[in-house]
Amino acid sequence: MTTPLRLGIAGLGTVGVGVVKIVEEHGALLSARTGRAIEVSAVSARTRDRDRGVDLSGYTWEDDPVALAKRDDVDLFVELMGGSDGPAKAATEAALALGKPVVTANKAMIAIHGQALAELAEANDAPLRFEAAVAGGIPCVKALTEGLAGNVITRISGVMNGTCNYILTRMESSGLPYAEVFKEADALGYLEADPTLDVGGIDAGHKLAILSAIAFGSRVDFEGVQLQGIERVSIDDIHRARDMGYRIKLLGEARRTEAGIEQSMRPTLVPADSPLGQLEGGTNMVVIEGDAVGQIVMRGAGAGEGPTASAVMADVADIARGLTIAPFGQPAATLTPAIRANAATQCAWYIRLSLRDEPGAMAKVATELGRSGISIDRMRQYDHPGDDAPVLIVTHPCAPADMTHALTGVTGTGVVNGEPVALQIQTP
Ligand SMILES: NC(=O)C1=CN([C@@H]2O[C@H](COP(=O)(O)OP(=O)(O)OC[C@H]3O[C@@H](n4cnc5c(N)ncnc54)[C@H](OP(=O)(O)O)[C@@H]3O)[C@@H](O)[C@H]2O)C=CC1
Ligand SMILES: N[C@@H](CCO)C(=O)O
Repeated sequence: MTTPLRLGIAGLGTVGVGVVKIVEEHGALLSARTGRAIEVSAVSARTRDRDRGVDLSGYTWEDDPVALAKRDDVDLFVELMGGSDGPAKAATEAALALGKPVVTANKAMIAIHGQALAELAEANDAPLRFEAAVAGGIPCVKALTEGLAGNVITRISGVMNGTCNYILTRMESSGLPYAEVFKEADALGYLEADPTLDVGGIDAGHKLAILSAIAFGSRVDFEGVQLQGIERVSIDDIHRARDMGYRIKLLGEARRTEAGIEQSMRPTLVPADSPLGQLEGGTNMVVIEGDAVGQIVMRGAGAGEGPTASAVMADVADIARGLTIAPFGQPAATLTPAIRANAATQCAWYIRLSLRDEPGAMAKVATELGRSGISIDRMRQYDHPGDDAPVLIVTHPCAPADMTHALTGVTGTGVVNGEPVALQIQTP
């Protein structure tokens, strides 16, 4: 008879409560699947007396998460507090230093301190797992580290922040501007405590950096992600993009190129009829491309109590089974420093500008694009009551640096009002 695996859970919010529920409700199932009983031994949060909708009276309470991680009756430390530093990191380090396995959903901590934590984990023979840190309930970390281990991964793309996808799809369906839909998302409780993590693309950038490290065998490089949030996406752009057959998504792309690794998280046009284009509301999608397997598409809930706890429990179950996999899929010492190859890939662009309606104005814009070697694929000018004509241009693929150069020239023609809006179109 094996001994039970005793969990110490720090953080009893949305995800922590979900984990407690699964352990309580699916004890027999988990034991049958892993060959070992899994039970909660001790818990920690900031406020002891809060009603969390689950009975915690059977578990030892610790005020201090570090003390919880060190307890003799805790075999596995489950970190569900959040925050890249502070108690989450301190308690994780304390557990790993004692050789205890750690499971966390903390994308910020793994994206920023992942390499150091992986080295600490491996030095102490302690598993460190973080399936829930990326795309909630979608098992994309396991897919990369296990199911696709025989592939050279060439590209990862996807929608990894449900809040942004909710805001963008809701803007389109309601016709409401960004500021209004942001308020709705806030009222619905979708936003992180610091909303810039969501709408600034930072949360999704953390997730992309984690997947990218596993996929390309490089050290996690969040600083190398080119980040642009959704705050400046206008309802006009959403409607105009739709007219041209696209939808705007906060899209993450990580590629292995000859020059190095390219990582970006930015509002991007995707074909409206593609799986990514059809992704509604708070759902996430992760697309992985490997040399042997081709393309894999995974879609599901990227957040919430059940989906995120489901991912946490997948890691707990692996540890109960005795499965050991290096945190990033290969020993931390073999992960290479990420060579950044940002803006290496050519792509087509959507440009929206407000043009003075006078002879030769369009020709001046086309000349500036041509001067930078950019060829126009499609162009449309909309009806307009006054002297300013709304114009949309879709270009053929070009280097991002050429587009930057062209936009400076276009702005300098004197026939464009304000700054042109330029968004990338996803490359097939
Ligand atoms: N919510 C989601 O859908 C997802 C969350 N995640 C990640 O999971 C983790 C947990 O998220 P979530 O459950 O939503 O967060 P919540 O804010 O709902 O809960 C956080 C919990 O941590 C406790 N806590 C916070 N600071 C401390 C501290 N200094 N000492 C002790 N306890 C502390 C809080 O205590 P108290 O309750 O007393 O305030 C609370 O119980 C985060 O890393 C998050 O990024 C990942 C994917 C999806
Ligand atoms: N804020 C995140 C939560 C899940 O990581 C999102 O909206 O996707």
